[in-house]
Amino acid sequence: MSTTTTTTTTAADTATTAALKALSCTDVSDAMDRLGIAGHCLGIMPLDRSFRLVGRAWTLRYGPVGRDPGTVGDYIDDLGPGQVVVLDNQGRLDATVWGDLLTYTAIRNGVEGTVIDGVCRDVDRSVTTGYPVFSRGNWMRTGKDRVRVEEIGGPVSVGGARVEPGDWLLGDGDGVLCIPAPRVHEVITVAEEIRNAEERIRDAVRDGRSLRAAREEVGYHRLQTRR
Ligand SMILES: O=C([O-])CC(=O)C(=O)O
Ligand SMILES: [Mg+2]
Repeated sequence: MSTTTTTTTTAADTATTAALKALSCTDVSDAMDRLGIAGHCLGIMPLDRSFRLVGRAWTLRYGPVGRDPGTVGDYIDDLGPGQVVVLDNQGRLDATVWGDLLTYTAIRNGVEGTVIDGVCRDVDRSVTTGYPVFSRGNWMRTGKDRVRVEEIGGPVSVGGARVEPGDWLLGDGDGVLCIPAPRVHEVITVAEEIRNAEERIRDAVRDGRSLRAAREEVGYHRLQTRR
């Protein structure tokens, strides 16, 4: 099966990446709430709280093995900069679909990070590299002989969120979000407004104002409310 995917990064992608890197998942979560966009990946957390992730989804869905043998990770040599590996293993906790050999190859190729609805292994070696992996946790038992590739390049489900190829992933210590590609610019605009409003509150509190007054001034309680 060919897994080759174009990895061209446009100038627009570079600008979007820079804008997202300056935002937190909470800023973007509130913006998506205001805009009525689902994309919050429940239960998918960074292996290390310091991990930061921005990039566009490359998707793969796994299923349980049947008659044919399964594989884990044969696609990784074909991926590169700008891409985030998004693996839907349907929340399975008993069989890994990522480990340090994949991490090392992903780093060599300039891949941005990995998001798994499932678990990974070799976590001690993986974490020391700083390569951002977001998952339901880690365990030692491999998915080899236990999972098989069902589809590459289709829509997948990660923590209850739909992820389509090319969607934007943003991850930090609070978890990971999927921003649908057609809506990324409006999400960024609203998230920047929310970030700036919260910054004004922090400044006001630092200057000795009450939190109540500072919040009222910027309409804190409705920053995330649907308009
Ligand atoms: O079996 C797996 O999950 C993959 C693995 O260990 C690795 O890539 O190092
Ligand atoms: Mg391994």
